[in-house]
Amino acid sequence: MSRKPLIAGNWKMNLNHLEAIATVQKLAFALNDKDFDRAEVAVLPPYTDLRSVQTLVDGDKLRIVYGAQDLSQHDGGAYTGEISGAMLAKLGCTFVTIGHSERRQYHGEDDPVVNAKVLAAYRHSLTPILCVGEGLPVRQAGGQVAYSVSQLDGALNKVTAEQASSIVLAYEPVWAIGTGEVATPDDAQEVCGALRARLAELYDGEVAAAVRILYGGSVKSDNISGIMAQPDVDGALVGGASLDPGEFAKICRFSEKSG
Ligand SMILES: O=C[C@H](O)COP(=O)(O)O
Repeated sequence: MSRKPLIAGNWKMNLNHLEAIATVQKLAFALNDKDFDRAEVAVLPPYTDLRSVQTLVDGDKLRIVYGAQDLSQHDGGAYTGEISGAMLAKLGCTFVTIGHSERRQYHGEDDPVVNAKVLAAYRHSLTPILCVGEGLPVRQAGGQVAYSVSQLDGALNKVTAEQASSIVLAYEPVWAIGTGEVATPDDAQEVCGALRARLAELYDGEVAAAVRILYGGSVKSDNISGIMAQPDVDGALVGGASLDPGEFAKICRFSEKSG
């Protein structure tokens, strides 16, 4: 089964709504958006930018899709400061990142919370980009596969095979995020391959073959091609480099560079 590559830019807490408009316009121009078909290209702006991005994408009929960086596990009610899946769906979001290591680390999100958010995303027809990945001590102890697979297990409780077949996974070793320490292509393949094998055990080979698995952690235009050449890596979740539309467009053209 062929999986269309996905390159997603996680802007994190950067770019206000005016900067978001300028960035998406520049990205669309740099990609030659109307003709670009090598990969699905997504941006994941802060919540406050989403309406502006939606207006631009709809108005100019861009192929770029967009999503949010998080959502509430609840569907509505007295949850001050939270944003529901229904609100994101109404804004035309395709994706929502769930379980990013920065949410786990700074907001105490554990596997049950991540699982509840995955289920909330499916209730509102959003596609989760589920992030897993080990910190440096786990990597140094050689536990990266077991750790990442265990986060996957924790996130997929009560997720059906039909739902799971549409999920996007992102393997993001914490030690490689924002540090310039990119994992080697073999490092990325080791864990991405293990995640796919686990999907086959939890569900079946068809589900495992359908799921796109991204690598994230200091991805740049000069290291993307080696990562994308790995059989179980289907794209990238890009942080810092996604804030520069020219550089991000180059990352999205990985296959032209490697091919
Ligand atoms: O979600 C993206 C990752 O945290 C990677 O961030 P980075 O590309 O800045 O290392």
